Amino acid sequence: MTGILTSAQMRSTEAAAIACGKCSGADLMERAGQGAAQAIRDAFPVKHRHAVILCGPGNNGGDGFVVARHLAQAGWRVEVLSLPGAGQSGDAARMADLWDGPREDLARAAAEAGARPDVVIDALFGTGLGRPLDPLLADVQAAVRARAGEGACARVALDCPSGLSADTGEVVGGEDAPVLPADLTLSFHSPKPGHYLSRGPEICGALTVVPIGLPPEDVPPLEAPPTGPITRLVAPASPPRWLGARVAPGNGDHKYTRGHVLVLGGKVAQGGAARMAARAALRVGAGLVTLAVPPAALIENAARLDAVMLARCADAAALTELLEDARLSALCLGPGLPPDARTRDLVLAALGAGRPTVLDAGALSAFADAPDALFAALHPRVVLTPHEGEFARLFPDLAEARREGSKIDAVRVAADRAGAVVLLKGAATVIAGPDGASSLHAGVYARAAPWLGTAGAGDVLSGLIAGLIAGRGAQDVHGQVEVAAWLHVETARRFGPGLIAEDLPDTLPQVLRDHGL
Ligand SMILES: NC(=O)C1=CN([C@@H]2O[C@H](COP(=O)(O)OP(=O)(O)OC[C@H]3O[C@@H](n4cnc5c(N)ncnc54)[C@H](OP(=O)(O)O)[C@@H]3O)[C@@H](O)[C@H]2O)[C@@H](O)CC1
Ligand SMILES: [K+]
Repeated sequence: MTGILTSAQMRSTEAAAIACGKCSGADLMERAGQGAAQAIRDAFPVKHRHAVILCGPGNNGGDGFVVARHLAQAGWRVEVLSLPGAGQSGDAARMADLWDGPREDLARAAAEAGARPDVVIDALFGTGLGRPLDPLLADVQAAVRARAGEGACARVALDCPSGLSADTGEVVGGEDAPVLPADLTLSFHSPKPGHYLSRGPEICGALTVVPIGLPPEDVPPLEAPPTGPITRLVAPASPPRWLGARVAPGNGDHKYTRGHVLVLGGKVAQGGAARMAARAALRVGAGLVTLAVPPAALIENAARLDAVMLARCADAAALTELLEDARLSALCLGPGLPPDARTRDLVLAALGAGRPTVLDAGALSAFADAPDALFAALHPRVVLTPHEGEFARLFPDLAEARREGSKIDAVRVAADRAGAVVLLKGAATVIAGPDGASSLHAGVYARAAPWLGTAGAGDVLSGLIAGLIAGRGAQDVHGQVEVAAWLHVETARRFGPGLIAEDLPDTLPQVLRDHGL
């Protein structure tokens, strides 16, 4: 698993490597520019290409000058256009001095007609963008693109497209502020949150990580990093081993060691969501799954279930009685439950049992008026799986603050406040635990799964999580939630066009087999 570094974490990683004498800032810049030039040559493999490189005043601009030198050495025709009035300093100035090819003032050159480049490289601003892009810059970019011919040249961004916040994935200064979208973004050392969150994927185009010889991202560079914990990217290098350890039953396992999940079902004619969650829990590996429904819904569910068992549960007292069976090892409440007083009582009774529990949908919205009553009852083996609307109901202040901070920041604070694991759904799904750990599953770029935007997909995710935390998985709830998020997207991608939620549990065995289980 790799880490995703914020701008501040990237700076401290760089500073730590320089401080311990492993390399100099200029070494890092050289490796960044050289690696980017190679990645550009790999992406556009025809000989003697023509690149226009827009260089800004900071180290991102410095990288641009290194790219210029390496592309020129590889036989490319290269023009550097630098920002009006920008005089580089430090390492960037050294790299600018080493560039002995054509260099013009960006504003003047953009206004003049010239040969059409194949690639425009944005080295204006990276992780140091501190305020909205000057509107004049957007005009300059428009002029460069007019010269290049709309859509006829490829746009490559170094580290981060200028105007995009590398930390939040928002355009710095708001929706209407200027930003320079790219077709390919080359991120140095590690991905940054902004490449995955919010508008990041749309503005970055595609993402390639260019190593620059720094230590692995998941090893914090300082003993007590001043920049907070590093967010893990749920992108297993070896899915078979990772999945095998977390999903496959052991030789000595039987149905009870694999866990018994209790799913609370909805009223008559509202049982589909809970049935899908139950089926997902069983498919992903729970040894037994019982659906507990109001008495009036027994007949409907009996007619629809086989491997999933059925129990009667009129109210919270009945649930407490069911939970006297200590072999019920995990619970799932929410899919198909209305956000009402009965649901609130069921949730509080479930939480009182202290077992691994997933709360979703109605089980979350039932506490919209009294989130503190929910938080007071939660414990670290509870997983909340809100979508954005449910998150805003439970954490209205955090949803509001998202305008400044990132989705990761918001979910971290939410998990700390709730004292539980929180998974906030979306194309970029963020998971945070009460211990401060956070991870991001990015269903974007090559792992985009647009088919998941379908009724009931969230109910299936709840069931997957419940099934994965019911047995041995209870020892690492956060890790099992990561597996569930990954399998959810992987299964949607495996099924592809026409996916409906029922297909997810039934496609899961193929995904597990594909990965060697
Ligand atoms: N860290 C690492 O490990 C490595 C980092 N590397 C590279 O360094 C990049 C980060 O460099 P960086 O910190 O110099 O920031 P960068 O993005 O070039 O911009 C800063 C300059 O822009 C200015 N400025 C800011 N906003 C502005 C605005 N709206 N409009 C106008 N000006 C504005 C700001 O001026 P000031 O705010 O001080 O007025 C300052 O002069 C990183 O993305 C990567 O490419 C690699 O070389 C290798 C290893
Ligand atoms: K850039």
